[in-house]
Amino acid sequence: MAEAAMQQRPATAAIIDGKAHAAGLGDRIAHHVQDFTTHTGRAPGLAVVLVGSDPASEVYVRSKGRMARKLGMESFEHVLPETVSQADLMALVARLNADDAVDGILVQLPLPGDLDSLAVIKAIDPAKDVDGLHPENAGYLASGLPGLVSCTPLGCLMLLKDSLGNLSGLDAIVVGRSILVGKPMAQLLLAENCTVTMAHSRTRDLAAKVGQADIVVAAVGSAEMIKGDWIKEGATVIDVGTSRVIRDGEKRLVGDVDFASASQRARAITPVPGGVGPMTIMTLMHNTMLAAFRRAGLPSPMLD
Ligand SMILES: Nc1nc2c(c(=O)[nH]1)N[C@@H](CN(C=O)c1ccc(C(=O)N[C@@H](CCC(=O)O)C(=O)O)cc1)CN2
Repeated sequence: MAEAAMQQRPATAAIIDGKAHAAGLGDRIAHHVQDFTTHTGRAPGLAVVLVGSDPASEVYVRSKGRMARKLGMESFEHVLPETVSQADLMALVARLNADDAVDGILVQLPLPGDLDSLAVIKAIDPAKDVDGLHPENAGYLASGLPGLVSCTPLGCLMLLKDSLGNLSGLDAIVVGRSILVGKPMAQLLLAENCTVTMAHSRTRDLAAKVGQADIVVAAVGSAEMIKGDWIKEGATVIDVGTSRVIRDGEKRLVGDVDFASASQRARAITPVPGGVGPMTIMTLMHNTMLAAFRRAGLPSPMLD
C-alpha cells in the first residue's frame, strides 16, 4: 500500500480479551480454593437458584455450576418451576442461608412472572450475597467499605484496570442505571477517582455526553445503540450489552455499541461475545471464594 493511503487508513482499537483475562483470573482463584480446602477440610460452596426455563438463564446457570466445579468448589444447583410461590422461593433462600456448606447464593435474574426479585435479594444473607445486590452490599460499595461487589461491574473494572492501569482523573460515562450493572459500575469508577456521568433513557444529548468520555461503559440492553461517531478518539469502550439479532438472515449476538464503527475511534474495546460475559462468570467465582474466606475468618486473598 502507498504511504499516503496507509496514513489515511483509520486506526483500529485493541480488542480487550475477556475470555483470556477470565482464564487467568480462574487460575488464581483455583489456587486459593485449594488453599481454603486444605485449611478448612471443605471446599467453598456456591448455590445457584434458577426459577423457570428461560433458555439463556439455563445456559448461564449451567456455566456457573460447571465453572465452580472446575475451580474446585462445590456447586449446588436448585431448579424451581416458574409456578413456584414467593413463599417457597423465600423458604429455599432461608435454607441456603442456614446451610454451612453454602458460602455463596445467587438467584438467577430475571425472575419469571410476578415474583418479587427485590424481596428475594433482600432475604439473602449479605455475607453470602455473591451477586453483591443486597442493599447492605450496595451500601458498603457506596460508602467505600469492603463488601461483595456485583459481578459484571467488577469484571468491567478489572478489564479497565488491565487495559488502562491507573484510572484516576479520567472522565467516564456509564450508560444504563440498573442495580445489576449501571449503579455499582458508577460507584466503582468513582472509587477509582474517575469523574463519572450516569446516563439513562431520559438523558439529553447522549451522543455529546458519550463524546466527552475517556471511558464508556454501555449497559442499556439496546442493540448497537451507541454509534462509533459518538466515541471520543482514543476512548476505552466496555460493552455490557448482549442482544440477539438477525443480520443477513443469520442469528447474531451484538452489544450496545456499534462495534465496527466504534473500533475505528476507540483505543481499546471489548467484543461481544468474548468481552464482559466471561468475566461475569469468573467474578462470581471470585466473590464465592472471597465469601468463603471471610465466613471462615481467614484473611481475604487479593486478586485484582
Ligand atoms: N443473578 C444474576 N442474574 C443475571 C446476571 C448476574 O450477574 N446475576 N447477569 C446476566 C446474565 N449472566 C449471568 O448471570 C451472564 C450473561 C452473559 C454471559 C456470557 O458469558 N456471555 C457470552 C455470550 C454467551 C452467549 O452466546 O449467549 C459472552 O458475552 O461472551 C455470562 C453470564 C443476567 N442475569
